[in-house]
Amino acid sequence: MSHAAPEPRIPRMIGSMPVIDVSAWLAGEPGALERIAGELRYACEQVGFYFLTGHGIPQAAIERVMAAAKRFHDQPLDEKMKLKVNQETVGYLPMKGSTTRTSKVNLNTKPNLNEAFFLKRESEEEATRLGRPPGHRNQWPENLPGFREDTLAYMGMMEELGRQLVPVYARALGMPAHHFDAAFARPGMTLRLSHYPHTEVLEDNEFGLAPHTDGNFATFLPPNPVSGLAIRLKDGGWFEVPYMEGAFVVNTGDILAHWSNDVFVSTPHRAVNRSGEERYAMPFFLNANPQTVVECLPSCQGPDRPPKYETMTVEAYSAWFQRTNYPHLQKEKAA
Ligand SMILES: O=C(O)CCC(=O)C(=O)O
Ligand SMILES: [Fe+2]
Repeated sequence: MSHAAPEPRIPRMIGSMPVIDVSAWLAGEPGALERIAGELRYACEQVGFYFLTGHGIPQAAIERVMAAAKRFHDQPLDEKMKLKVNQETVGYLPMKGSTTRTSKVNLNTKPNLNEAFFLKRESEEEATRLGRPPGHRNQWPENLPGFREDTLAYMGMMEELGRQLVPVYARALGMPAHHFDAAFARPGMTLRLSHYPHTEVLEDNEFGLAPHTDGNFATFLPPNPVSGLAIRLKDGGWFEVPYMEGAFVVNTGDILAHWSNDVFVSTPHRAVNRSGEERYAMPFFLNANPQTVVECLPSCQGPDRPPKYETMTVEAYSAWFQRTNYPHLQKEKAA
């Protein structure tokens, strides 16, 4: 069988955002993989962002995690500080706790106006590796019943969805459908529960989250009724992402861009909250397993397109990315 890349297909568009319905692929319909891979190719080459529909994640599960984010951030600061972000960037990152210095499109000098709580894969193995009691890879709030169950259930569903979509990415890049499967058998994953207070007045070069690209493979943002996200299009203009009921906003991160030699673009984006309401966002960052070696795919290089990026592990890239953006990692390094 030939593994040529499918022809790019223009999907339905909402403004600058492609809409990709994956239900036929998830249901195993014949022909769905090639058709959807063609649409994904268009979306990832031209925009780097798309609306994902037909994903099968129940709205109720999303709402439970949204409620968990609100309940977490509604706690008093000293309660949240008990779970202060650690060397693995798991836990609570206070307001102005990060400055986005990896950005290629903006010289970000001011810390971000959001606070966030980070969770990663919970497993006995991870806890043992880190010398913690069973079930304590994450830092869990004490007084929020259901928080742990709801966030872990959601991460489990998102991990499964991510794994199901990886073959579509492989085909969209002209590789065999199962090319990435081993790297995602036990994927890296981070759930970020962010709170952006309403900010009427911003200083010059100040943001809720400054222009940046994501450092992982692909990011899944559940539908957010409170606007604030904007993406930087190829022509340099900023496009405010509208709300689409039931649709995730999905974007390419740097790891996928490196793998694909920038055939798939890791599009810069930023967030500000001028909605008049509190804003919460819950990106799920899917990544390949940390040990994966990311080397330019054969389908994305040629005599006129030599590999642009150094071959490196996911772990090495993530370590650089996080160290550059999070002062809590720089301080401990210096100590
Ligand atoms: O707040 C949003 O909608 C986007 C968040 C984001 O881009 C991120 O956390 O990397
Ligand atoms: Fe992002």
